[in-house]
Amino acid sequence: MKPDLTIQGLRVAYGSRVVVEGLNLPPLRPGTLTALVGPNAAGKSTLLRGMAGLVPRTRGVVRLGEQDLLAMRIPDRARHLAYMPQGLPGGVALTVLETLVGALRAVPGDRPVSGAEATRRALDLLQRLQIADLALLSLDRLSGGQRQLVGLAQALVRRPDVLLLDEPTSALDLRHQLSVMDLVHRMVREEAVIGVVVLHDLGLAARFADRVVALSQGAVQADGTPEATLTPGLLAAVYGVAGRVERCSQGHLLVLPDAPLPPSV
Ligand SMILES: Nc1ncnc2c1ncn2[C@@H]1O[C@H](COP(=O)(O)OP(=O)(O)OP(=O)(O)O)[C@@H](O)[C@H]1O
Repeated sequence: MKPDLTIQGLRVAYGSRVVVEGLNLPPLRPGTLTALVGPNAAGKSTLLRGMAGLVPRTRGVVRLGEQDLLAMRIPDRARHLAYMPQGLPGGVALTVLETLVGALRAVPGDRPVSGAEATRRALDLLQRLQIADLALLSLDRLSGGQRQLVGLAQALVRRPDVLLLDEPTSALDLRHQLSVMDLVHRMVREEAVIGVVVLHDLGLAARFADRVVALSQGAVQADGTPEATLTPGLLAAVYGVAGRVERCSQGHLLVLPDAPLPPSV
């Protein structure tokens, strides 16, 4: 059985600026997708970077089973964990296929991956993301949404134990938002991945996540199933918005923001 991910007493700081302090979460289980939500500057990206060991001033415990991920060397950590940042770095002249094959072969798993197998896996994933037609295009010629899909493919192609995605749908059209979240949800289930995804769209969080963690000012304000966490009370307390949470005719939760609340409420 695959191990849980445990986060205890996590502190993430940029120099003297402490953004996340003493954060604890009940174990994140393989095969589950957790949505990390909250207002701008709540610390969602910072928490993800801290979990990925990408901020030097990170303290506390991020443990996969018995293994301390933060104590690992970067190449060892990368065997277990894949992180997709909000944007891909610009000015990359490689093709989409080359970047995926490179991502796969740069982090050797338990056994070496041949060039042919890496290419097959990369093309298979591009097909699942419905972007196989981009394989031979250079990254610097892609649209914002296409770049985001390629960034997601770079994270998924390694089939990590822990998958951290920072706003993977922010640049995508409606169809791609649904197909990407559906694919991520299915991969998490089928391959027993521990998935954590930062989302601003609470409707997507409600529909695809098993668990929702709401952050505000670097601290956890709510943690539980979408039904339990996404409530009018949370909208008011965390987002400062009066709103409703209702079910549509197909049974999906809909989050309906009505109006901003006065700052003092
Ligand atoms: N490199 C950095 N150096 C110093 N402070 C930073 C840095 N990156 C982020 N911060 C600060 O950390 C806080 C949390 O930022 P973070 O990007 O984690 O928020 P977020 O919840 O992901 O926000 P958003 O929804 O707007 O993307 C903010 O106050 C931000 O100014």
